[in-house]
Amino acid sequence: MATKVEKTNEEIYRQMEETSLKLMEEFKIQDSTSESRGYIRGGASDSKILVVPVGQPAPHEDALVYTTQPQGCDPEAGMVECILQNSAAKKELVEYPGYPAPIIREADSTAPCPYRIVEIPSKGLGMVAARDLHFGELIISERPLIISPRVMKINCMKWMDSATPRQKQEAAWFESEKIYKLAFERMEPEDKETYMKLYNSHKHDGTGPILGISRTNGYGVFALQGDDYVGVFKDASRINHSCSPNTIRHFDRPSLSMQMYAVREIKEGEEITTQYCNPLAPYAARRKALKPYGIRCDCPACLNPAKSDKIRYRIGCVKDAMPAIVKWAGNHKLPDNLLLGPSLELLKLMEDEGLEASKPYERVLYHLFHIYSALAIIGASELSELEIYQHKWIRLQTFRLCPREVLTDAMQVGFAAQQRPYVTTKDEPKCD
Ligand SMILES: C[S@@+](CC[C@H](N)C(=O)[O-])C[C@H]1O[C@@H](n2cnc3c(N)ncnc32)[C@H](O)[C@@H]1O
Repeated sequence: MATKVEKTNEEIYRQMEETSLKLMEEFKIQDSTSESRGYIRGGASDSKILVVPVGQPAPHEDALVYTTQPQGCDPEAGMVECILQNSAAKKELVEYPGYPAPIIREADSTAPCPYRIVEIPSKGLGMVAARDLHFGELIISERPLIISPRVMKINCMKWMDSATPRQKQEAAWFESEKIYKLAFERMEPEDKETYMKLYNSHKHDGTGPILGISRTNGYGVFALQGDDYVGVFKDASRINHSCSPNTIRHFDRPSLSMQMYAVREIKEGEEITTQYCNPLAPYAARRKALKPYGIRCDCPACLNPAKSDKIRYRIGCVKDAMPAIVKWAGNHKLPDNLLLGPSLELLKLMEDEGLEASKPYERVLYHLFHIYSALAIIGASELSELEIYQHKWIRLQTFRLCPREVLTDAMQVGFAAQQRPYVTTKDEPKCD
């Protein structure tokens, strides 16, 4: 089998330059400035990259904004170079409630780092647990090196109506690389070095090195003005994909940082993984989504899709069962085990499939603590059962920092269950 020869960044740039010159010739594009090939994105009229000194207003509303954030807050946690689509996006970023805030850290600041970055056979570098990690533990909290739009709006199309999709793509990549380069040049030398050492799975498709690294390592972080943004991280971007990931991630807007938490027990030396695509999607869809990363996943689910697709489809179909739970709880003629058995079975199925990071898992935990609460009220189960599922559900909620009402909901269920001494038997509820 022929092996691909690794290209250097200089070779990639040379090739992009040649492609760009050919495009300019074919489409009679003037090279108006050395910065731009003349088809760079622009706002109302101009189509060139124009660097405006800090503090001066943008030349037009749609001009790209380069900004180093968060200003004046926890700089030891790193500063983020941001490429934003327009000034409204910057306003939305900095006016987020609580912004800017220090990054979330483990309560014990002296605790040793819970992970190591090591070689993983056939995956390049990866992250492993430096000790046994428990459900809910914070594994990493990190600010990105750079945040940029998932899709850069490049205004090259109007110059090249008759270009093929491939030519348009190449022109867009060429211009995007220049946009990224301006942000890259603003980074600290150490961060530049770290960034360029990250893995690039787009060395052979015409993408420039800086954009290629962002496409390989960028996690979705948030949306501003309806545009999705991605962040590239020094350590979190070393985490490999799994269709049964053992972590869940959350991006915290106030501190401009991402956290990853363990969603099950992780043994020392075990690889720490995250999802690059929807693990509930069928095997064929996951395979397609992982292709741009050059990943041919060999996890148990991908090795036996006939079995796992059925299980994952079933899990993906889990709907809100609260109306059914309320009905069951209100009808004492229905058996105690009516919803409990199937819910416990479903939870086990999810755990066996390694889907604790999925939304349906959270949903079934929610069902279970309500079912156990109803059973505890009539004395048919111990409060400790309810607490197991309630605590897990609350922990998963707090990863995403959900509104306080959600937690109040959980507490109310717990308090209701503690009232059970006032209920005598299932058949004769005491009505005060
Ligand atoms: C974000 S990087 C992860 C860190 C990377 N392994 C490194 O050496 O820096 C993504 C790249 O890692 C590799 N990778 C990630 N998950 C993988 C998996 N499950 N199987 C094989 N390769 C994987 C692929 O080459 C992919 O393009």
